Amino acid sequence: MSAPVITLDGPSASGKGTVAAMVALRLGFHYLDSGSLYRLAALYAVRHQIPLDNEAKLAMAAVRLPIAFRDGRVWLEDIDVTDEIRSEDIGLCASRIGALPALRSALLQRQRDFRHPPGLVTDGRDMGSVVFPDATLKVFLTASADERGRRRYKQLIGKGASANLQQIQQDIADRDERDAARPVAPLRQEPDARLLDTTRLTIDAAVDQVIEWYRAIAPRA
Ligand SMILES: Nc1ncnc2c1ncn2[C@@H]1O[C@H](COP(=O)(O)OP(=O)(O)O)[C@@H](O)[C@H]1O
Ligand SMILES: Nc1ccn([C@H]2C[C@H](O)[C@@H](COP(=O)(O)OP(=O)(O)O)O2)c(=O)n1
Repeated sequence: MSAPVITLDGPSASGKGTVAAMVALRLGFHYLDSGSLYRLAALYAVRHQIPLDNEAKLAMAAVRLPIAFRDGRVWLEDIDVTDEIRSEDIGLCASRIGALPALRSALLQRQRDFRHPPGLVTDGRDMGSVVFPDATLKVFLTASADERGRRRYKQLIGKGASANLQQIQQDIADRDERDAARPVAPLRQEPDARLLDTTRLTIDAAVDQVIEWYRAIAPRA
């Protein structure tokens, strides 16, 4: 039997990555931040001047993207790009190339390869709908657009980056709109995903809720 999978999909800055990583830690599961793969592919394209609409070339590059995840850091072509891939610019580029079906297909197996015992927690846009349709628990994690803008603003300021709240809210809105409007693997709550609105929830409360749902399905976890 395949290892269990918990998927957290949802819009930008809803807390998916934070909650997913903490759930993985509490359960002793592996963790995959699928957005980082799209961000890495986007950064690779920028660095190698591959136009963001050259689907065939981007897909070819994505199949053998020279990346590594080590000690909580992310590497592209042996360069530590952990902070670089988090910029709003790269997020926007990731969203643009994420609309290309061939690029998505190229990343599909790479994502599935993260499924190992004792289990996997993963976050993104289509983890429950496309990548792991047989996931044990599927969550759609969201928060109000204002709250998400404030969270991303605080996160960037906390890292020492310069940020403008209004600009960030606009970028997030644009990105969500593009991610939701694309014909392939759009961002949306699927009927089999449970809704978790964290607008007024602490991070710990959100983590507790996911674990409670999971334990109700897998009591021995
Ligand atoms: N429930 C919450 N309450 C307050 N802040 C949160 C909550 N969940 C996440 N955050 C914060 O919001 C920011 C964005 O979270 P992140 O996990 O990066 O979101 P996503 O992966 O959905 O883009 C982080 O700084 C995180 O600490
Ligand atoms: N499973 C995924 C994950 C990310 N993407 C695309 C669409 C997103 O706007 C970008 C960046 O994703 P990421 O999860 O890192 O972004 P946020 O942290 O939620 O702001 O990549 C995707 O299309 N499918």
